[in-house]
Amino acid sequence: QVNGAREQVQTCRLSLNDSLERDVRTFLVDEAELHTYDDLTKVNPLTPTIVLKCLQARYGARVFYTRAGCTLVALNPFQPVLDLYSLDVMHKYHAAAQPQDLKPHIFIVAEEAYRNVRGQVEPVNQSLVVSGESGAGKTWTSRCLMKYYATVASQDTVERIERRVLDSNPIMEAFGNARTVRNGNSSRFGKYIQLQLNSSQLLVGASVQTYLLEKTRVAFQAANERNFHIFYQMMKGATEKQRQEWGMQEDQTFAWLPNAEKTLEEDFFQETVEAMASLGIDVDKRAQIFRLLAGILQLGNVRFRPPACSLRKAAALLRVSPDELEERLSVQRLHAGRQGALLKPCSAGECAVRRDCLAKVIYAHLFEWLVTFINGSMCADDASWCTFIGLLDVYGFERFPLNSLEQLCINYANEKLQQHFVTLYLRAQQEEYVSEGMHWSIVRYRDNQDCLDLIEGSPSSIFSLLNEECRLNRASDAERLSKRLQTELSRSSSVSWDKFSTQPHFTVAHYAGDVTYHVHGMMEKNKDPVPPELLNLLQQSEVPLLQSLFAGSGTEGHGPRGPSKVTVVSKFKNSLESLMRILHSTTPHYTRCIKPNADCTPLSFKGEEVMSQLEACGLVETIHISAAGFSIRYRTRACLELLEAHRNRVRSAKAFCVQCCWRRYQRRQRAVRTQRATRIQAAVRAWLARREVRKWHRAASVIQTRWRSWRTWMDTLAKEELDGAEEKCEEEFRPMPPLSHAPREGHPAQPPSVGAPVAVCAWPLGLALACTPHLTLTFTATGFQRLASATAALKIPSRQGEYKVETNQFERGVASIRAQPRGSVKLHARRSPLHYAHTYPGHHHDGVAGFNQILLEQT
Ligand SMILES: Nc1ncnc2c1ncn2[C@@H]1O[C@H](COP(=O)(O)OP(=O)(O)OP(=O)(O)O)[C@@H](O)[C@H]1O
Repeated sequence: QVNGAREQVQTCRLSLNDSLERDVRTFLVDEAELHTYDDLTKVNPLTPTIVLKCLQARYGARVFYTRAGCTLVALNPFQPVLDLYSLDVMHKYHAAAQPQDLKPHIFIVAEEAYRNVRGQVEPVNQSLVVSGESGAGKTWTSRCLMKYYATVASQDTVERIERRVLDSNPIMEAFGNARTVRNGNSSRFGKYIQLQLNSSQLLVGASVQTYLLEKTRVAFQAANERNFHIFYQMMKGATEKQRQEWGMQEDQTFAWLPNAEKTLEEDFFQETVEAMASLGIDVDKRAQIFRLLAGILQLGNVRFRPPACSLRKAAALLRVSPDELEERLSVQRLHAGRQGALLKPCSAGECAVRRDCLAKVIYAHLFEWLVTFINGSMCADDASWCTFIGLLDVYGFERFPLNSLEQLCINYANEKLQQHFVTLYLRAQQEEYVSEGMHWSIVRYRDNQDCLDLIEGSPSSIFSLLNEECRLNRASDAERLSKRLQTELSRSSSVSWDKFSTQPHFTVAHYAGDVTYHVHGMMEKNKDPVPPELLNLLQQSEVPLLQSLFAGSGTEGHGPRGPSKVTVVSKFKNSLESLMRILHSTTPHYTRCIKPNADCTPLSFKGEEVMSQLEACGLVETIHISAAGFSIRYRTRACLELLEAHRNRVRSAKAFCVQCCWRRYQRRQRAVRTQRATRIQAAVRAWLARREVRKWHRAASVIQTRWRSWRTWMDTLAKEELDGAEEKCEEEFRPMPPLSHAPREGHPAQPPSVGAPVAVCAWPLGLALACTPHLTLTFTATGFQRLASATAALKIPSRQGEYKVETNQFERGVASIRAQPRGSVKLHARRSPLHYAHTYPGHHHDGVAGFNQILLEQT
């Protein structure tokens, strides 16, 4: 029994252990499933090793994006990945109701920023900060982001601004990127691109701000590195005609074009030329640009004592006098007060420095001109855009065997960005947790404030001491500067010196690792002096572009009395500070690009190298802080989403209400306007009608008056004519025999028996009929009045020309009345109306009223 009980207890214990192990396993991540973790805040335990393993597992499974709290981690595949950035994928992320629910991708960051601009009550500008070391994939990522916005925020305009924005990339990369030992297409300048959106969220323009081009590369390339891509593009892509123009034979070698034998995919001249054309740089300008670049290459081949033919070629390309060029490169002009200028011949070394300086200043000015041109071509006017999304792509953290001022500036820029991230996220988040009353033990993270103080602080810092030394009017001395740095900065924990090194140097403990800088040449680079006589020579060039690049240069910055007081680091510090101000005023979105191996080999993951990058950027701390705030953020997010939904409902209801009111108001306004218009129309019409009626009234009364006076006058005339007519009639008119038969139609009328034809003056038709029984009467009625009288008397309508009218004279024997031209009227009678002959005109109402008052005259 005891044994049985023991066995039972044992079995019980085993099953308990099993379930505990299962629970622990469930709690901890299953390493076989590590690649499925989309968000690093969910891995457990949250250690650097597990984070690294997770990233490695995902990289092995060809998954290159992973969420890490507020940051997106992008692993560089170093090879194109099919369908990772296609248009379909872009549309999928853009159309998703909740893009966060989709697989992590750079397009989620892009979409979030895009929705943030739109979703805010007050639009807030957004910034996409892409960081990582050189070759980690920042430029690639920025290009993807620009393509994304050019696709989803595009508008169908003829101008196609997106095309211009995208075309600015190949130009900037050709002139500003170069192959370094760490990256085949390394950006040698920083850039911040603002994509300008209008109120409908459409891309209407863009502007680009550049930071510190590494112009020393024009005249100096470290071992295994190359000059800027554009020179190689010209070398490899020029036509025979262009080669002749540029004095560049196919097999020619240039001192400033090392490692030209290997062709990179960036060496695509035609693409750069097409992009330049698309941005509006015309053939002539392009020819001038390439001419200057060819001139720079020839300058690189110039050797002194005796001067090589390259000098003549360079002078011909830059269109300056070869003798002048030689003289200015080999003789220094010193200003010696009242004595004027002193001429000092230079050593071969000094000549080479002056030559390099000339090439660098031409290239730097040309680059600035290009950036200004690109901005002019794609920047929208202020009124047409209201928000922007900024893309920051600065050169990544750099550590070479020999580091100088350029690396100090580049790493300083990276420190600034890291600080922006630290203050804005790590510090701010923790402060928020504490203020929210969360039980929170502060996560220690690497604050780089001390390093920044060392570089840029005041009163003493590397920059301030460097500037001080440059401003003192004495020869540059690296040893002295190095000693000053040691004395004045030794209390900083971020700087150290190697006691055994013979070179003047200092080592800075950057957030991403220690970097040793060599002091030699730093002061010269910081002063960046350009001899005024060289500037003067360039101003005399016959290449219009070159002349315009240096118009007014001698007065500003490079005075005849010595180098400019505005040093390179001061300018760089100022421009970075203004960038930081912009970043602080926007909502940031961070993307950390990780370089899986230093050799840029596709799909190779080197744990140690990745780990050092994770540590440097404080990714594990970020995940830790984000994971702790996850529940809060999750709840907060849900609660926001709720509020947002509520806000949307309320806004829709209010919008509906406003729309109703507005429509009602518009309807009323329309009705009032219609009513007023109708009234005005009615009044006008009434007025017009009254005026017309009045006119008619006046015309009618004139007609009446005239008619009456005419009638009266006619009566008077008739009376006068009738006076004595009765007696005359009695004497002269005898009764006529009746007509035997009436003339038939178509037969000529019979001549009247008595006195026919009868000419009738005026209107005595009745009497004419009476006295011409057998009849053709010719009625002479001249003038309108008489003709009208006749026709009125006969009750026929007056017409012009000839007409034949049946009249009510029919029963009197008048077969027809024919009016002849020239006022005569012919009457055909069927029978003689003889009974009229015995009758004096009297008051008959037989249809020809008034005839009885007519005087008949027989001729
Ligand atoms: N997502 C990606 N897919 C395919 N290849 C990539 C990707 N990201 C980067 N690459 C490759 O890695 C190379 C280096 O990337 P990129 O030039 O963007 O680095 P970077 O961080 O901008 O470097 P730098 O700071 O030196 O300018 C690119 O030329 C490209 O070949």
